[in-house]
Amino acid sequence: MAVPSGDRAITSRPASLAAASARELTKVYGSGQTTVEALKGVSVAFGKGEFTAIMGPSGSGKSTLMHCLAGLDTASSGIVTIGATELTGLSDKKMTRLRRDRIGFVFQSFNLVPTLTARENITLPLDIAGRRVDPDWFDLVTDRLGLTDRLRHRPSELSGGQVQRVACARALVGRPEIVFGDEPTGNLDSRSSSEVMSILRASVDEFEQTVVIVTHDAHAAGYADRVIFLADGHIVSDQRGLTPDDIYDYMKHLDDPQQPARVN
Ligand SMILES: Nc1ncnc2c1ncn2[C@@H]1O[C@H](COP(=O)(O)OP(=O)(O)OP(=O)(O)O)[C@@H](O)[C@H]1O
Repeated sequence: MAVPSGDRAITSRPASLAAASARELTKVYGSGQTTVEALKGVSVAFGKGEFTAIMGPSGSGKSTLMHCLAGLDTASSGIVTIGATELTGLSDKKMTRLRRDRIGFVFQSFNLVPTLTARENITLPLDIAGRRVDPDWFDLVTDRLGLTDRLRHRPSELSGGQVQRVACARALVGRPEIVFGDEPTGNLDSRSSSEVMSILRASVDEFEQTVVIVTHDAHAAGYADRVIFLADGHIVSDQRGLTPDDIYDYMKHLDDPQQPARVN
């Protein structure tokens, strides 16, 4: 398995090419004494065909940012776009259609359906949407994910890594504009975790997919082109070409500012 290297630095892309963006995003939970400001004015754009990892200490706002970007939660203020579509003000029906047709999800909480085979789970979102499954693309994705001989199995007959690969295939098979992953390697051992990250990497390199993940894992984040660090509801660092060691150091620095950071 290739070890991620830090030599994938690429230059910024024009905002007009953004697959998704947030502008001055704020999110406030609760009211009165229990108010929590989870996002305090976050602005960021994700270039098409780019792989971004969002990192930061627990409670820094990572999941909130991803959920707002993916139309799973609404921001308190600010603007979110997917492609040219502004999410603010979309009706529930339009939002559901946008999530279904234009976004792929690799979320721990979005489990596979236990009674369906791997194949049926992978095509389920397209089947629900009444969209045709492109057989060549299905074969390519499942072959690349090493699932060809597992397609008749039900989730209970698959390993944790295979389940997560099925979740990746399900996210990729509809060729969404953007794939969001919330801790896509969360419960996996290091081998399965590397497999899933290589696949997301390959989907960017080979299929020009745009991928944004939230992760606590510096090794996983080392597969990304770009790493965004959040702390206390703000973006505190946005860098390309980091190695897992750079990322690990910076995470230590965020947890304890006395620790020097090799990158800033
Ligand atoms: N539904 C909610 N109601 C109230 N507060 C919330 C809610 N969801 C998140 N928060 C608070 O918002 C802040 C940001 O939470 P968020 O889950 O985005 O952080 P995170 O960086 O993803 O954390 P973790 O790494 O632990 O998953 C935290 O203080 C959290 O307690």
